[in-house]
Amino acid sequence: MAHTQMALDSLDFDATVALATATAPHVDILEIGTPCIKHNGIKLLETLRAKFPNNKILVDLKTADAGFYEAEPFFKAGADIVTVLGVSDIGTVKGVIDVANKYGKKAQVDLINVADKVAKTKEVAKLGAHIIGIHTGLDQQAAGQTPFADLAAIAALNLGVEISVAGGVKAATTAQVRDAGATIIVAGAAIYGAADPAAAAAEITAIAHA
Ligand SMILES: O=C([C@H](O)CO)[C@H](O)[C@H](O)COP(=O)(O)O
Repeated sequence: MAHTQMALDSLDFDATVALATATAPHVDILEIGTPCIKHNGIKLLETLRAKFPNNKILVDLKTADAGFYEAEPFFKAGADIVTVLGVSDIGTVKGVIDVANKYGKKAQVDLINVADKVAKTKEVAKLGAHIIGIHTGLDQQAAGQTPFADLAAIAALNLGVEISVAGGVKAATTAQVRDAGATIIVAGAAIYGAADPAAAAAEITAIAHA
């Protein structure tokens, strides 16, 4: 059984709220994607927090510096999970973990572009990271990459931390990702690019929850 996360990657405020309204009943976590939060800011988080009390909200800040300082306003505004880049300084990662703990929330370390993902996972798990994010970004997907090999390597560590997987996951690959050890399955394009996003979200969640 894994939880599902809908990645809201539009730049448009109203389109994002509309997509969240259609899909929120069918997923566990709403993700405000990096381009979306940069474009729309904390007001969007406040709007989604008020409208969707039953969903967790992840803000994909991909923080690269000043971890505590950057993440704190988002936890204050109701984020449940905030992301920090694994390639950033270890002090930055620690800052996001510390501020997550201050608010009883979670820090996710995104392994995008980390050279030694196994070593980084061990390091940040020791530091108290709540979630490891295995992530093949949109540009990496365009170059033909997938997250599956990284998932196998990180799951094999059995560190007891949550594992989130993002990078082109769709209904056809959800069972594979679930069975390989993901605890959070992220889907963006597979949902917002579908003719019926609510139905696509429901299909992926039914598989993830099985
Ligand atoms: O994090 C993402 C991307 O890097 C933009 O910041 C996406 O939200 C994530 O990859 C999930 O989207 P899909 O790969 O389209 O499922």
